[in-house]
Amino acid sequence: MELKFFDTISELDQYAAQLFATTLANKPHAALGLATGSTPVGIYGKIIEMYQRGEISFRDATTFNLDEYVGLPPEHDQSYAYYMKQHLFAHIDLPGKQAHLPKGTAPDLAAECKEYDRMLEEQPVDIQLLGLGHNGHIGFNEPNGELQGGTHIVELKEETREANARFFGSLDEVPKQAVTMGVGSILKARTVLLVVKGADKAEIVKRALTGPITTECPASLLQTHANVIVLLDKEAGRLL
Ligand SMILES: O=P(O)(O)OC[C@H]1O[C@](O)(CO)[C@@H](O)[C@@H]1O
Repeated sequence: MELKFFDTISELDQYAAQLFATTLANKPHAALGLATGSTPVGIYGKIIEMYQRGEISFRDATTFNLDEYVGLPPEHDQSYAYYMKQHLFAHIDLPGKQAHLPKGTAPDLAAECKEYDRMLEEQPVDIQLLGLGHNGHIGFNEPNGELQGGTHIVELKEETREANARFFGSLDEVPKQAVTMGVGSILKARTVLLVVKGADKAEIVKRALTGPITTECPASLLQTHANVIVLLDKEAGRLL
């Protein structure tokens, strides 16, 4: 596991964006695993700047997002499909048919999960971007006595709904379920890029990277992966 500490968020975001550019320069058909939440917004901003300077192209790439809320259509301004369009896809040359997110409004969600896994098997992720939830979740894999390997439907923890309520009008509007790639699928990525920002994540990132490997802290399973890069700002990394 490689840990990198940054004095500024801007330097961290630029470093992460450059990793994506390098991946695509070496392999234009790469599959990129993408994340949502507040953490990657600045990284996507830097990627867009690089695209505008002609330093990166997504023409031949494929993307897979980690998760989506159950019940939110892509037009809903809090769906992750909408987020991706707003923060990245509308600004780059990635063909729409090459961008994948689980469909939270699929009539048969079990079939949707199976199909998502099939696509992931067909085109394994080269580099998987991950944020970290305050309770140690990755994607929407919440702490639990047991975890599922593949894409599945998950009941969101109250603390996760509360943390994400800031984006919705009220807590009641936050969906109670999501579709998420499983930890098993995440661990199949060739490289995992975990990005952690802010003082409020210092405790959980320490627990995830140096504590026991346990399903009660899903991010701790990253300790079993051979190629993890962790980017931290000063505040998030202060206990490591
Ligand atoms: O980046 P944030 O907003 O702190 O969220 C951390 C994680 O939580 C999620 O937003 C899900 O709650 C993930 O998508 C993200 O990686």
